[in-house]
Amino acid sequence: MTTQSPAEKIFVALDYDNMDDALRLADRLGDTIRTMKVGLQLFFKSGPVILDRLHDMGFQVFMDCKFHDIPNTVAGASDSVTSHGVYMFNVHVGGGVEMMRRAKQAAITRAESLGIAVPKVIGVTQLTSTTQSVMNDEIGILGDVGESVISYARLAQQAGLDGVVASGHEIQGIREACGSDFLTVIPGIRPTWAEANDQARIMTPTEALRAGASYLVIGRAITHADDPRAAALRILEEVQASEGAIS
Ligand SMILES: O=c1ccn([C@@H]2O[C@H](COP(=O)(O)O)[C@@H](O)[C@H]2O)c(=O)[nH]1
Repeated sequence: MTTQSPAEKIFVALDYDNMDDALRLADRLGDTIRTMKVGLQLFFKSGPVILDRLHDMGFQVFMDCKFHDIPNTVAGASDSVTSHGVYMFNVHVGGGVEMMRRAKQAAITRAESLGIAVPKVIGVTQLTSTTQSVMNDEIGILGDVGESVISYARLAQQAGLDGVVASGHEIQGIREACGSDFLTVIPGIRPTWAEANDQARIMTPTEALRAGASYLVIGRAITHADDPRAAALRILEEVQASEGAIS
C-alpha cells in the first residue's frame, strides 16, 4: 500500500451552482489537491462535461451521486457514471446488499470493457448531518448511530464495496470491523476555526487522520472561506504540524 500525502487524502467538495466558479476554485487548488468531489447541485447545472473538464485539468473525480434505487436501476446508473472515468462514486447502503453488489459489478464490467481503472464504489452509511435523535425518532432506526454505521459498513463490505462514507467518530469501529484496507471517506470535517453549519457528527482534519481516515471530504471550510486557497493551505499545515497524524 502506497503512503499518501495529506493533500492526496483531501477531497474538496465543489458545491457550486455553476461550472465557472467550480473550475476557478479547482484551478486555484490544483497544485495541492488531487481529487475534486462533484455533487448533485453542480452536476445538474453543468452536466457530465464538468467531469471531463476536471479530468482534463488533471484531477481525479469523486462523483457524489449517492445512488439509492432498485438494483437494476442502480446497476444502470453505475454503468453510466463509470463510463465517465471517475475515480470514485457512491451508493446508499440502505439500498441493500444486492443493490450494492450490482453497482460494483456494473462498474467492473464497464471499466473492463473500456480498459480503464475500476472506480472505487463507496457505501453511504448514516449521513453526517444525522443526529442520534433524528435517526431514532424521525427515521425510525433503533440503537446507537455509531453502531448503525458499523453494521452498514459490514454490509457494504459483504457486498464487495471498497469502503464507506461515515463520520470521523466511526473510523476506529469501522477499521476494527472491516479491516484497515476498507476505505473510510469522511465528510463533516471542521477545522477548529470553521462553522459546523448543518453537520452534526463533526471532527477536525487532524483528529480524523489520526483516527485512520482514508480520505477527508472538505467543502465549506475551504469554498466559503474569504481566501479558499489560504484555507486549504492552513488545513494542510495544521495536519502536517501534528506529528503522527498521517498513516
Ligand atoms: O454523510 C455525508 C455524505 C456526504 N456529504 C457531502 O460532503 C460534503 C461536505 O461539505 P461541507 O461543506 O464540508 O459540510 C457535501 O458535499 C455533502 O454533500 C456529507 O456532508 N455527509
